[in-house]
Amino acid sequence: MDLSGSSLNRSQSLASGLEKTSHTWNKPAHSQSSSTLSSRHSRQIIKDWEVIDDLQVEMQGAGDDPQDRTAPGICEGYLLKRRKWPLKGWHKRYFVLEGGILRYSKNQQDVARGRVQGSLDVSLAVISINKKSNRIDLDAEDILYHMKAKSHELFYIWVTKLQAHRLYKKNEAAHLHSSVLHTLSLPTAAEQAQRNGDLSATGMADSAGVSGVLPSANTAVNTKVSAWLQQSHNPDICVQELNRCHLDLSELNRLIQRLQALEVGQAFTNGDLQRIISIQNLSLEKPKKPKSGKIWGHSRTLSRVEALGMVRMPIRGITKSLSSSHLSNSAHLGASVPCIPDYVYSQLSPSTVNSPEGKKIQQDIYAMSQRVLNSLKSVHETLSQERQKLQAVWDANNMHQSNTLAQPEAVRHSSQGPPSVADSAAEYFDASDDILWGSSSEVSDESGLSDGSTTNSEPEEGHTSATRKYRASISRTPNSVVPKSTGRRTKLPVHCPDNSHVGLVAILYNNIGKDLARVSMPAVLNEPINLLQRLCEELEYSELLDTANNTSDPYQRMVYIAAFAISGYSTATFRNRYKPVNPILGETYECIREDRGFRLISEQVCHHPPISACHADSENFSFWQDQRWKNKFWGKSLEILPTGMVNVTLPRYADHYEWNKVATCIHNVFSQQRYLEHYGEVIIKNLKSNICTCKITFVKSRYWGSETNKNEVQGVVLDQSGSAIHRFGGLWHEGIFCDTLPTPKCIWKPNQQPKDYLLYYGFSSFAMELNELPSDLKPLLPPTDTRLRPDQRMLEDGRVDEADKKKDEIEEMQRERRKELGKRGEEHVPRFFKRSKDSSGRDVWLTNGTYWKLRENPGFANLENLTLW
Ligand SMILES: CC(C)CCC[C@@H](C)[C@H]1CC[C@H]2[C@@H]3CC=C4C[C@@H](O)CC[C@]4(C)[C@H]3CC[C@]12C
Repeated sequence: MDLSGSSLNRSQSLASGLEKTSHTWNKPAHSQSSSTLSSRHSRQIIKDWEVIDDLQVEMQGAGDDPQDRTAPGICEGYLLKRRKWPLKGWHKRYFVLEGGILRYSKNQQDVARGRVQGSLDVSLAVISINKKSNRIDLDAEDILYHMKAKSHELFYIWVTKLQAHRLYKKNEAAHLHSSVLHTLSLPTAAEQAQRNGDLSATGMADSAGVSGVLPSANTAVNTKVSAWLQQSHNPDICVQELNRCHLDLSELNRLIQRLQALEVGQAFTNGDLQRIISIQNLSLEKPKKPKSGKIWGHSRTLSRVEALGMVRMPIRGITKSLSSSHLSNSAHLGASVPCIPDYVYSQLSPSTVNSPEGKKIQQDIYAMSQRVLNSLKSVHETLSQERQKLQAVWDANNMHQSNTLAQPEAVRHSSQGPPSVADSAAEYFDASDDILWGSSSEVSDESGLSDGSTTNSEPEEGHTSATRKYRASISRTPNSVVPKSTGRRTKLPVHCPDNSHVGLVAILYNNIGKDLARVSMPAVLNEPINLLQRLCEELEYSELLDTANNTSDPYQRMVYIAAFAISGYSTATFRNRYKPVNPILGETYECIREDRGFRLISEQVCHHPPISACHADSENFSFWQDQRWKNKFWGKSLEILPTGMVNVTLPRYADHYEWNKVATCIHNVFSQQRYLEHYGEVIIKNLKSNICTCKITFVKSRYWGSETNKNEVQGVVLDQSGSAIHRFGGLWHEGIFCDTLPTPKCIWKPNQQPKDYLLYYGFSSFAMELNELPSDLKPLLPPTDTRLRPDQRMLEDGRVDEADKKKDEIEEMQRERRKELGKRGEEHVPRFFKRSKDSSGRDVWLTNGTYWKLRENPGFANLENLTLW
């Protein structure tokens, strides 16, 4: 057997993610916008580089025995290492990978002498690989290694080993964490006596009696914590339960694949095959001309998991078990892994679901799902209980801590309400992800990125305890009763489609340096709301502006304006899986909300760069902004930096407030642990009076630093001399509390999410109403209104494939119109907004005041309108 041939084949398989992704969303060449897959250069990037994401690593672990924490074998040898900047070129270095740590020395002798030149914890690094050039880059933020293997075999072995060590190190870290908890909970003789005592009596009574002297208060709290730890083995049970879940899910996945294969039977099409393959996390390149006699002749790729040799898979009736150790021996390369298409075909045994086998699988799937559900329920319950206990300890601690901020009454007499799911979720994510935070400098280099220090999101002194108190008060504030019925729809026509199979890696890598707002993506990645509507969404809590306009005290007024500014970010809480549709140049949107007393129009006013402008009026306020954003891709995360100021005027006090927006970051963009974070500082100024300003900080969560403080916001209203008049804070997804108002209170809390909101893109009720098209409204809208845009409507109706096609057509029409205009030497002129300068000389887009007049008379049906679709 041709060893190098087969190992080459295998190293290709490591990049299967990329090949798969480009397959899954490739569009016909004619319909690709200028921003999709267009340049030769970007094609190059997608073909050559892949980030090995966490998902793969997790999957790799899926088949492992969770208890098995034996370190993967040591891997060592020479690799080429790029010289440190500013030096150029490569030099040979001896690398040793052991226990998840990669060390390197000048040569093997130096290793023996213990002379190490550098080391890196691979669990903290982003691993990027380039199979063509055998390159491996490790980026652990401050440490960056560019390495090159001499051969494909070596390359492959190193990548495999790096992943195995990374997984091992990650598990180790998790294990360490639980061991620390365990050690803490080992009872001392004295503590043993307390073991059966009443938990609340011990800590609470002690701490209350000690008149606020901190050390003894801490002792009391410590006693309480250790009592809790002693009593509670729940975290361990949770870990076990989750491990079981993990295994069940892998089994479930296998059963589903099996069933799908049965369903498809013999009559599968190419598309089906590809779907099945992608479900199985396999990738199949378009067959190249077969070279007779060579098994790698038609190109094929393995599942990444299989490629790593970490799973057991049935091969023609025999279950072969592969471990990474097979792979460290190159003699095994090519020998132990079967031809993947064969494997897939073997899965597609001709049969139907009516077959007894199919029925049995269905039953198994049902039973297994039920088990997973029950496990998750029990984990959720346990965690809620644990959290409640912690909350009690925390509250006890709070009673003893003197504080710079006035402490609201509500905190002192705390009742321990059950934690919100959002609370627990926020804390949960904290524990796992930031440890892996990092960015690929190659990527950031290519996209011309800075160091990310674009925003200041350093919290103020003492903020953590303040936020905790605010948070406690907020959670005790009841939700604004039952949401009022607006008579509008309460759900969308269909559930959102699953888009987890879409190859984001390819899309993002392919569009590095481009405006995401201009990147054409497959419709299945879109939510049926576009950016014009999203601007309107920021008015979901417009009642805060109504309150501001009815508040005579200018400092308090500012507090409400600030709460409004923060409330606009809460829409993002459950919205990180889909992207708003990009509006077409000239597209418009109107929103009349008599119940809320405002009406809004928005228009896509510019294409290069994409700018959406909006203007809303009400008795109590005017609100306008034009928005465009820049995005920076950091290899694992996507940072969105909106430009443009938000403006609000309040007629009663002739105020004109103006503020900037903060950055939004989509962390772990390729993995299931994706989440959104907003960070930076918002400064609100009243252009009509300098009596006060407001500073809001969206606190950036730090490495291991803020377990419970994700989504923190804190703010201060300053008078002319810079003294703080009001302080407020909380979390942008949970609410804001202000304790300096005459009656300290929660000034804003998000509305309850509608039923089944996760099945409807995570939309709030307000968001669900945005694209609703009542029949009496239809004839009054200009044909450019988003509600009439066919692809978005198709998407909303669940006709995703049609939406995709239509979207291409519409984008193509837009290009045609541009060309036509270009030929005539003309430029598009927005219909309802005009370009202007604000008081600081910035370019802004303001309403030209014609929309509502034209709508009334003569009506858009009697006017000449743009034909956009
Ligand atoms: C799945 C993929 C394609 C990525 C998903 C990208 C989503 C999560 C991104 C794309 C555009 C982003 C929005 C762009 C602009 C703003 C305005 C800002 O004031 C609040 C955040 C907000 C509303 C962003 C939220 C996150 C967002 C919706």
